[in-house]
Amino acid sequence: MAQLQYDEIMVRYGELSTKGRNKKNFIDRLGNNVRKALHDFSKVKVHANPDRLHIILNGADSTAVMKRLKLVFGIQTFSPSLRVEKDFAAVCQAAKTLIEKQVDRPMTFKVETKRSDHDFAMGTFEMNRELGGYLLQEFPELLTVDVHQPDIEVRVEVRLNGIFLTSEIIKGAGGLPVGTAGKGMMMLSGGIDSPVAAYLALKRGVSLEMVHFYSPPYTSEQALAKAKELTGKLAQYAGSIRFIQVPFTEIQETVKEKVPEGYLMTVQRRFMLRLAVELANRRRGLAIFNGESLGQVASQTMESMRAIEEVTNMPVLRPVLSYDKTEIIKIAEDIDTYELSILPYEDCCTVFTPPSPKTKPNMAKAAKYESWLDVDGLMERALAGIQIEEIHAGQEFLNQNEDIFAELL
Ligand SMILES: Nc1ncnc2c1ncn2[C@@H]1O[C@H](COP(=O)(O)OP(=O)(O)OP(=O)(O)O)[C@@H](O)[C@H]1O
Repeated sequence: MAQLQYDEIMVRYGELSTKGRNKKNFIDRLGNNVRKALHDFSKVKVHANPDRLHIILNGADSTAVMKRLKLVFGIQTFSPSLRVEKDFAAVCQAAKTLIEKQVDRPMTFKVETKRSDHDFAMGTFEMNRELGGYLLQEFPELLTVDVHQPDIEVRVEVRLNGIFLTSEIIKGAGGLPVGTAGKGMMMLSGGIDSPVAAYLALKRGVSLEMVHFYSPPYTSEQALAKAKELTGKLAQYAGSIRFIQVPFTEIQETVKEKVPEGYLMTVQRRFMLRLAVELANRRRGLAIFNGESLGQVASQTMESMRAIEEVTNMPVLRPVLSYDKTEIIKIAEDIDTYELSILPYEDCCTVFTPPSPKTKPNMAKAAKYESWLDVDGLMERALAGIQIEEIHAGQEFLNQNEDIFAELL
């Protein structure tokens, strides 16, 4: 069946309605996020009202608009609607079209009419009864009426500018509008876990900036492009995301030269965290996010987290802390980052990871080894070399096929 071309989409707010006096803030933010997500549909108009958000399509492709809408956090459900002239025959035709699309087995239904245009000839009760009767007649084998718990509720709204019909309720992304929970710096590697952690943070309303450490010539241009492309995937949930690349080669080489092997990983991570915190402080970030999950690898034991976090008092938040690897992979597949994450490009940590890092590093020792280094100078030079780029939804950076071949050969 050809795709139905709808006229309006009505959006229901999720958890927003429980947020009391912050509600206005949340609604304004959601309205802006929806506008941002639909910015290239020039005819679309978005009205964020206190109870509902209305998207007027003005001829824009409703299927494409709904696909975008499904990625906007803060939306509980939405319903596409058809607009017809104020004429009962037109209402019948539209209702029939909606039901045809939805009914695939014997189902129950009811008609629920609201009227803000009181000049319209038919009353709400009459509309419910007449339209219900028409639909029963059109779908005798498939429809029966149930006014208490119908499978399908055909809602008819008689407004001044026409009659609107809707029957489908589509699940939205849930969560809170991005930007309502403050800004965080996301430590994004090219791996599986940190993109999932980023997705979960965005889902709770955090606006993120990505911090990515790279170490040329030990890591390739492709590794950097992969982290950017992952950011492009995640930007679909946020409109756009800033990507900050931090050169890490000098720090890694110096640490490798001066620090005993068992502490290479701990000291490198302490540098990463210090740099991320410094960027947060400069850019009004309130917390650091990473993709650590408890006990997965040596750097992710509690002892290790404690030894690394000692360098800051800024909160370090770990959205996937308690997830199993299989659960993380499932989300990565759902958000379409998995295939990118498993591309075989070396990350800066893989290159410099010692064969047996300490799983229970000692904070005093880590600090002692750092006292042999010019920590401030190394930090300063890394920060002087950062590059910042705004990455948009779906932006691509890898020419995958060619490059995979090139790397594998
Ligand atoms: N090159 C990097 N740039 C930015 N952050 C990084 C980098 N490498 C690691 N991190 C951060 O440290 C976390 C732990 O990294 P590690 O490599 O130990 O674990 P991981 O479980 O493989 O994580 P991931 O799958 O996200 O790479 C990552 O989730 C990420 O937040």
